[in-house]
Amino acid sequence: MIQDSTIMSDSSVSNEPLTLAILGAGAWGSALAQLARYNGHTVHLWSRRLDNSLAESIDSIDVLVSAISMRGVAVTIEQLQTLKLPDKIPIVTATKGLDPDSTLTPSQLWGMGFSDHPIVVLSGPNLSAEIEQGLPAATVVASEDLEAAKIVQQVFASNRFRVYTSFDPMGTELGGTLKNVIAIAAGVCDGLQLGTNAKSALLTRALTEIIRIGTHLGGKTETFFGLSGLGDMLTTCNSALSRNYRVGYGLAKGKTLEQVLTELGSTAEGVNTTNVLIEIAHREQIPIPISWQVYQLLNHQITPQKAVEALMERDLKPEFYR
Ligand SMILES: NC(=O)C1=CN([C@@H]2O[C@H](COP(=O)(O)OP(=O)(O)OC[C@H]3O[C@@H](n4cnc5c(N)ncnc54)[C@H](OP(=O)(O)O)[C@@H]3O)[C@@H](O)[C@H]2O)C=CC1
Ligand SMILES: O=C(CO)COP(=O)(O)O
Repeated sequence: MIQDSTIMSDSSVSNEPLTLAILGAGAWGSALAQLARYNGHTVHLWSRRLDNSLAESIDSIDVLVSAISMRGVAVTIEQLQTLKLPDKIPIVTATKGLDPDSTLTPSQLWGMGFSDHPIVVLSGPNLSAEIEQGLPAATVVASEDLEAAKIVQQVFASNRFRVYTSFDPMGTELGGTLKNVIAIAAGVCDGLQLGTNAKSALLTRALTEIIRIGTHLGGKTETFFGLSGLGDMLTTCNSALSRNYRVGYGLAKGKTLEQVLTELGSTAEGVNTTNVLIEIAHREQIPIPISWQVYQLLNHQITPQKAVEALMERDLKPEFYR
C-alpha cells in the first residue's frame, strides 16, 4: 500500500526563504503577511495608505500576492502593467469577488493582464481574525500550473496553516466568492431566529445553487464540496466574525444596508457580488432562488420576512433531478 507520506512528499519545491509582495494591507493582506513571515519569508506589504511605492514593493520579488478588495483589482492591474514585474513569477489572488464591469473573477482579470505568469487562487475557510490569533486553519491553492501552486503551498504552509493544492482555480475561486451571498442569507436566518432546521435547509439548498451556477461557469463539482466551497460556506455562515454574515444579521434586525456597512467599516464583498451574480444568472438563464432573494433584499425590494416566505412558497419539486 502506498503510504500517505509518499503521496504528499515533494522534494522538487525548495523551502528556501523567498521575497513576496502582498498588495492590500487590510485584514486579509496583513494575515497573509503574518503567515509568510512566520515561515521566514520577506514580505513587502503594499497599500495605497502605506508610505511605499508599488514599484519599490515589486522589485526583485519571487511571488506576488493580491489581497485587494474587488473594487481595487482592475485598477491595480492597470498600474502594475506600467511597471516591471519580474518574469514569470507566480501571481496569487486571494480576493473573493466579481468584477462589476466585466463580471469576471479576479483570477480571470489577472490572467488577462499578465498572461505570461502562472495565476494561483488562494481560498478557503480563513477568517483573518482567527488566523492572526494563530488558531489552526486550512486553505486551498489552485492553479492550472501545479508547480506554481506547490511554490505557494510551501510559502504559506506551517503547523498552524495547512495548505492543499488543486487543479481547479475557477471552482476554488467561485466557492469563496459565491458563499458570501449565502452568508448574507445566513445572517438573515439567524437574525430572524428561524432556528437550526431552517439554517440547515438554507445552507444545503444554497450549496446546490452554488454548484449549479459554479459548474456552469467552469468549476468542478467536487471542488464545491471541499474546503474552498462547503468549508468556507460553513465558516462564513456561522461566524459573527464574517462581515457578510453581519450584513444579513443587521438587515434582519431592522437596520438599513447603509447603516450596517457604515458600522462594519471594512469590505463586505457579498453586496457587490450579489449584484454581479444576478446579472450573470439572468444572462446565462441559471435559476438561483436564494441569491435572488438576497438581491431583492439588498436592493430594497423586499423585507427579510417576505424573502423567507418567498423561498418557502416556491413550486414543489424533487430534491434531486436525475
Ligand atoms: N478578512 C478576511 O477574513 C478575508 C478576506 N478575504 C478577501 O480578501 C479581500 C480583502 O479583504 P479584507 O482585507 O478583509 O478587506 P479590507 O477592507 O480590510 O482591506 C481592503 C484592502 O483593499 C485595498 N483596496 C480597496 N480598494 C482599493 C483600490 N481601489 N485600489 C487599491 N487598493 C484598494 C485597501 O487599500 P487601502 O488600505 O489603501 O484602503 C485594503 O488594503 C476581499 O476580497 C475579501 O473577500 C479572503 C479571505 C479572508
Ligand atoms: O472569506 C472569509 C472567510 O473565509 C471572510 O468572510 P467575510 O468577508 O464575510 O468577513
